[in-house]
Amino acid sequence: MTHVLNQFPQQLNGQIQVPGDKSISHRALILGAVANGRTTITNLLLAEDTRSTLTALQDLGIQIEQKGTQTTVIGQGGFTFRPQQTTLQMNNAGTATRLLLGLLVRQPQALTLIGDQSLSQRPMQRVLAPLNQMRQQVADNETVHLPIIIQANQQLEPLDYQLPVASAQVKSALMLAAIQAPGTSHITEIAQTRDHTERLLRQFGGQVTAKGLQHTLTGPQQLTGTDVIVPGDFSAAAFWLTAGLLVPNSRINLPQVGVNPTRTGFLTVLALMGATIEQTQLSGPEFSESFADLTVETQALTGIEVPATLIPNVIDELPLVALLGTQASGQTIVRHAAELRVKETDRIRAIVIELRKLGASIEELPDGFIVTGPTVLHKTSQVPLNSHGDHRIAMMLEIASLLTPDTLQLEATDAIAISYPNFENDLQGLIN
Ligand SMILES: O=C(O)C1=C[C@@H](OP(=O)(O)O)[C@@H](O)[C@H](O)C1
Ligand SMILES: C=C(OP(=O)(O)O)C(=O)O
Repeated sequence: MTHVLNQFPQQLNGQIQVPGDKSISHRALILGAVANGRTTITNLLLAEDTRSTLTALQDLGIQIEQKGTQTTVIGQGGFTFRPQQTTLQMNNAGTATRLLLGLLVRQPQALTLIGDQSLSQRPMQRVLAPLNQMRQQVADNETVHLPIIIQANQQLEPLDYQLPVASAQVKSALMLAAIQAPGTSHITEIAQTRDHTERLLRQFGGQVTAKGLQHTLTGPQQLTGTDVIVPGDFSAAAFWLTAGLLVPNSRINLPQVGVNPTRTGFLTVLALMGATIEQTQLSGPEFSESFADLTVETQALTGIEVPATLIPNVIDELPLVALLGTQASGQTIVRHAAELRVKETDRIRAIVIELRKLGASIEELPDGFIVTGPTVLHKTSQVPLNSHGDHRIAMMLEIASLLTPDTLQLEATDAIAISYPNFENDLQGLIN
């Protein structure tokens, strides 16, 4: 689908209830499936990526019911599935695929995971290699991408493993395997990544202890169904924080957004760039995560070098950091972010190619980019903008288009439905 982008608002005003957090939604469904009893999930993200998880679990024989904003997972009380399909279609969902590889490491029958063209190019060895240490060959030796045939297996050894990359998906996959293995596993990260799995595991009655970057889990564990309230997705809120900062005379309220500190590196980046975001913290025993109401107003920004230690906690927001850099004075530098090259697309390339079409001064680095601002964005080419099939690139470009009176075209906007199906309506609500 191609969108014509011709809105040049004088201001953005209003309130947006961003959709449920994608990372937490995948995890709540998966843990609910193997827990004992029912799990009720409020505000589950219903977008293409999380529907892939939901459908895969149904194909594995799990019953899931949807009523209004409540999703009920009827847990099977164990890790052995009775699949109705042995081929699971993961579409575009990287998180779901990596997590399921860990979850399905001990099934009595072989199962095949397949995905779309983008997912079929993403690295899976990072999960398969440590899983191979827990059992005999998870998949054929040659397998580094989807499709993956997970071979049948019932034996599992605990794991002692140091992750070579900062990846919450790999950490979580290994935790889902470790809770099935008799004995004690140690999983050590190289940097603190999002900790939603750890928090939710505890909420489901599981045990995981952390000492610095080392996580210890003793299996086998039994989980118990629970009620999960999914906060608004911080990564979705980040689009509106960016729009509110950059479009003149704006004020946007974002109620009930998840502000888990392992996710909000973007707030630190904004503070370093000179912006203040109002935050009203919400708390209560019903929340396993921190929630806050966020308010943003238009502000001037200064370029910064994003501290390397922040990168894992701002990884999905880096396309927005590039856009902010085009409007900030001075240089905005991102390094140590080579992981961006193995997301839904090579996000470094996509950011550079697409923002240059809007006149940005941006230089590609092997592991990031340097943007020099401020630049008045405008149409520099007859070649339409393109999302590269990546939801975060598509939405970043839609926000960029609000900054120019020129009429632009954006190709492959369907990708937005991967994480934020209501994005266009929410944007219209701020303009009208
Ligand atoms: O665990 C998760 O839910 C996610 C982890 C990150 O990926 P990596 O684990 O590959 O860094 C992130 O980019 C992705 O959007 C969601
Ligand atoms: C990288 C992302 O997701 P996934 O890895 O789950 O496809 C994302 O949502 O930005």
